[in-house]
Amino acid sequence: MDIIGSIEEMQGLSNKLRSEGKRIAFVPTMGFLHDGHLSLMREAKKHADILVTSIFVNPAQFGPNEDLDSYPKSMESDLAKSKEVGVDVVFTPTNDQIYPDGYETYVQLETLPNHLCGLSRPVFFKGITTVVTKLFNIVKPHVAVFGEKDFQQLAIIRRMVKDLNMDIEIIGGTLVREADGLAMSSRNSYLSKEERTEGLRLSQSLAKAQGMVAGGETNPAVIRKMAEEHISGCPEANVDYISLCDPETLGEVETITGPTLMALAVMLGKTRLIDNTVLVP
Ligand SMILES: Nc1ncnc2c1ncn2[C@@H]1O[C@H](COP(=O)(O)OP(=O)(O)OP(=O)(O)O)[C@@H](O)[C@H]1O
Ligand SMILES: CC(C)(CO)[C@@H](O)C(=O)[O-]
Ligand code: BAL
Repeated sequence: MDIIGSIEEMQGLSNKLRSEGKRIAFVPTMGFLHDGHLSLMREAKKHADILVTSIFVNPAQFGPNEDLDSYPKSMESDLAKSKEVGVDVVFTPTNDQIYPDGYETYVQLETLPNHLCGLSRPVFFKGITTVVTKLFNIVKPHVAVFGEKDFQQLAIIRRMVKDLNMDIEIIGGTLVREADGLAMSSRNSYLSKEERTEGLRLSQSLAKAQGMVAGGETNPAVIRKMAEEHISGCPEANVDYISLCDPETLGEVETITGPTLMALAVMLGKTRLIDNTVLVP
């Protein structure tokens, strides 16, 4: 497995691989790898000859009061896990390389960021679409895999790739959960033992909602109320949003008549957790 820190070296390798007719798959990450990340890598390997992953905690997607400085890191174990899963190249650029002095170009969507996480994290998606565009230009993948845990991110990347005619296939990777249902996330490492248990209220609410919808409930307000009450049973929990929306436009639905995204974001103490599922009537 190659570990590459320089943009020029990464671009040179990608050009060489492409000239040899090799198909490149790419999985961007912020590191502190868990089984959710590894499942994306396994999926990506099915679609290409060479698998590149990146580890870069992108400052542009963090707001001033967010956890950029405390974001968990574990480079040594990330490299060992990447090697084990069959990654060919790990790209690990520095901040100064990605955003050198004088940097001033950003990529931004008009509408999709104005929902869900974008409402409470105003710079989040601008930072993501910018860094993902840069990483695509550096790694030059034929195919890239993003997790369905970050459903809005995946929708935004798909839209950006289409709108900007990027010749890259985007694949969504299934959300991976712990055995008890908690969605895997690097940020779970912030949770105390009690918060870790209370965090189950998110996936429990989604499962209850699926049961209600399967039983004929069509009113999103009824489902939202159930989830709000269940999550608020934990005094440390602060609901950011509980959304029942169209999986493509992310606009709230008035009646559940077809597959509907139920997405949650909750502050549990100082930790922001997200989860989602597509409810099917
Ligand atoms: N549980 C999961 N199942 C599937 N994919 C996941 C999961 N968690 C993260 N991913 C995906 O891995 C990629 C890298 O995400 P990232 O490094 O931010 O991990 P994360 O665990 O989501 O971190 P954070 O705690 O910051 O949300 C993204 O495409 C993300 O959707
Ligand atoms: C796609 C990404 C690597 C961009 O920094 C990040 O948002 C993430 O890890 O999901
Ligand atoms: N998983 C998306 C990156 C973030 O929450 O900052």
